[in-house]
Amino acid sequence: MNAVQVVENLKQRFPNEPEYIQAVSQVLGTIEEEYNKHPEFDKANLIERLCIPDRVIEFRVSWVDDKGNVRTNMGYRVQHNNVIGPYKGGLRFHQSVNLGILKFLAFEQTFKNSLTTLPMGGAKGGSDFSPRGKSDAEVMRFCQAFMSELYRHIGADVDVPAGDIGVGGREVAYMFGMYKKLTHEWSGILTGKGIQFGGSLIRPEATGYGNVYFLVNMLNTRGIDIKGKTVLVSGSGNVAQYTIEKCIELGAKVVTCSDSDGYIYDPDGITREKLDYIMELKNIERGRIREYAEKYNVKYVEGAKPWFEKADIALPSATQNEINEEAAKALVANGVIAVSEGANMPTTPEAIKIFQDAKILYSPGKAANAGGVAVSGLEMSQNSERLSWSREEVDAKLHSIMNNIHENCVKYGTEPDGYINYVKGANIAGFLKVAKAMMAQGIV
Ligand SMILES: NC(=O)C1=CN([C@@H]2O[C@H](COP(=O)(O)OP(=O)(O)OC[C@H]3O[C@@H](n4cnc5c(N)ncnc54)[C@H](OP(=O)(O)O)[C@@H]3O)[C@@H](O)[C@H]2O)C=CC1
Ligand SMILES: O=C(O)CCC(=O)C(=O)O
Repeated sequence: MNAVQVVENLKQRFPNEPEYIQAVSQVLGTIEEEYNKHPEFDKANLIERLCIPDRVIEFRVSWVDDKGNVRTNMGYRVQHNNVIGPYKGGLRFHQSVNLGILKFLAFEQTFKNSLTTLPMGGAKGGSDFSPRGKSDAEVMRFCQAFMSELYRHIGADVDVPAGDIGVGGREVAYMFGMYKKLTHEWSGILTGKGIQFGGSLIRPEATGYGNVYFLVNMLNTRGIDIKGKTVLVSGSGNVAQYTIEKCIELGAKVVTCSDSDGYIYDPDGITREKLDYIMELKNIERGRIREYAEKYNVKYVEGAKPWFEKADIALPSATQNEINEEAAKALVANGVIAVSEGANMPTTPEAIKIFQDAKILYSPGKAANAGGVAVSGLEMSQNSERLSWSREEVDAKLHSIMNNIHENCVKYGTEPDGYINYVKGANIAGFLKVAKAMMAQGIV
């Protein structure tokens, strides 16, 4: 395989999907050497079959807003690869959603899910509908309309969606209710469900907690304690909130969080009480992070990202490509020791190179944020067993999965000078399992 040639070929076939090409290019560049040790892979044209999704489902979603206007949005599900288990991955509702973004997310999900060691294939879906500024009733009608098409393409052993940006417990519950109504069946076809109807304890916390567990593993390789460290977090949604919670619990000081309008900087650190306020503001009142700055009289920077503040650790937890070259240079110049991705692909390729050249600890989302989908996998197991496990049991399993992913990154990513290239480690470990399963199952 010649990675550059394969990427060039995909670019020609899919010219309007830059995020998808970015994600593929990143993976192929790091697995090329390992891939070429297996001539049987090339003979089976494994790489093209692995990069191009099994199936893309695209549909119109029509719904009625509170004023009686009929609105239309696009709906998508990208079923990327189900070689190791049913398709699995979140749904994103955000105005920026397009096919290229969902294809990058589904591609990444395939490797991430493989890393968890649980039997889950990769998928992603969503819509260019944004819940922001919509009433509860509008969100419900949209979710019902979305599911009235999606339901025929999913199933507990077929494809199990979950949340992502703009899709939290409220949206999952509305979609679940509609699926049940349409099919006359209670089935674990979504994860991230409410605890009263088959959801797993710790699923809301899992992505953020998992990222901090992974970070602690990285810090341990250099004998560094998280306690007392200053942390920059971006985002203020699901992943950011539980990242902050775990950081506080472990004695770190989180000084920033953000939303798409700007970021707050709190030099005293976000305390438990202030985090409760953020949770109320974001999950119930659905307000803006600017209100935190007004309430606690701290700095708010409109239209900017937090990466130019000084800190020891950065945990991007908002969206893709939120750390560019300039931001990476500032982080390194300010002495950052670790960057661990709660979001999917938040760091541009140029910025990754800066982190790796500076030999700082840097882990890609497919390893560091795999805790969310891992606990989704555990929710599927509990649904199949018709049982629910305790908080302690699920948290212990999450912890052990994150430790295991870290070990695999070290195994496949340690370079001759001892530097752990977590990007390479995660990509090779995730790839090998999927590739071997694809080879075993023939050309299908
Ligand atoms: N939820 C999960 O379990 C998992 C999520 N992830 C990834 O983590 C990231 C965050 O997801 P999650 O917390 O669930 O989503 P939420 O919708 O709960 O929160 C997203 C946060 O990011 C901000 N944000 C979204 N888009 C942008 C943008 N274009 N520019 C700046 N800020 C933005 C939002 O601000 P605003 O409110 O203004 O839109 C919000 O604060 C995503 O990359 C997602 O793919 C990864 C693994 C699992
Ligand atoms: O829990 C899931 O199935 C999906 C989580 C997710 O979307 C992700 O890992 O990016």
